[in-house]
Amino acid sequence: MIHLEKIGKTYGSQQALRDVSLSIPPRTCYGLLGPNGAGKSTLMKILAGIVLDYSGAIDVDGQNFGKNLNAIQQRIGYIPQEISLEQTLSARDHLRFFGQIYGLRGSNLQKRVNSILEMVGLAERQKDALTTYSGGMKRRINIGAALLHQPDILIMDEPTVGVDPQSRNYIFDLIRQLKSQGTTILYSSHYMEEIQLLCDELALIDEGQVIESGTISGIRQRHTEPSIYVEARGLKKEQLQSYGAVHSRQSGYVIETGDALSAIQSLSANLQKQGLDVQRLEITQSSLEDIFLELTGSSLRDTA
Ligand SMILES: Nc1ncnc2c1ncn2[C@@H]1O[C@H](COP(=O)(O)OP(=O)(O)OP(=O)(O)O)[C@@H](O)[C@H]1O
Repeated sequence: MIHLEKIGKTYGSQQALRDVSLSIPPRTCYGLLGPNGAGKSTLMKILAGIVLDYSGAIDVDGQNFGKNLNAIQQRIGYIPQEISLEQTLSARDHLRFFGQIYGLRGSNLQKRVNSILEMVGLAERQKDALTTYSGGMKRRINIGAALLHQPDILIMDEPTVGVDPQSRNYIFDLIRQLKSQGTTILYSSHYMEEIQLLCDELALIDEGQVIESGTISGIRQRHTEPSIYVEARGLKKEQLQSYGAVHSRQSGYVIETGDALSAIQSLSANLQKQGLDVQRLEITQSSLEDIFLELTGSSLRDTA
């Protein structure tokens, strides 16, 4: 278990993190979801042992992070947002070079390099120079380099930025595989869909603060009442107002209602009686994006 207690960090007068407290359970994928500039990278750099001047306390499996930094760092693999590769080398030589930095030698080094090349799906291209690789392939090698020393904690800072769909799927499969092998993964993104797909728990971060945390279903339960979405040809807003507050959305309406189940039953019967052609009628819940907007007043992504 990783515990962060009131972590704060300033860059000059810029407060990048304030009072961030989180508990990251072992063998889970934990998401940090927030817009650009929220403080996700800073938090990850602190946990990777790169940013050292912060306030607050961290412990990893009961060990004080600051006092046991060298030992804990050996358990951590960190994949920065920026891809950093020695481009003139082949993928194999690049991994060998990084393996040596991690202290791997001889047959152990060969074995780890082979296994990583298989894991990231680039064994066939291992002899090609990295300059010939696509952005997604470079990202996969970058991830592989962080796995050479078999870390049980993996920190991934927006690993799918600039990545093609095929490589993105490789990365997602790799994350699932590592998690099933017991790795704890900290994953940052400003894409709600990725966090929903991969993460067991998450923290919503905005302006350096954790504004919510927990499981996706727990967060949804705390912040939204189920509502009804209905789409029917010729249906007017006024016909729905007896069920609750009605808002237009896409080609239909969302009805906020206290008891969605009984309301949907009664609405279904009513629409049928009126002979309306119903295209969609379902119970819905707010997305993480809606909740983020509700809590912060701003959106997760630039709307440009
Ligand atoms: N080295 C630095 N010097 C000064 N300010 C910094 C530095 N690094 C980050 N910041 C500032 O700290 C705040 C948090 O930045 P951070 O990179 O941690 O956010 P982020 O959520 O990871 O965003 P992004 O997705 O854009 O990387 C921002 O206001 C950023 O401008």
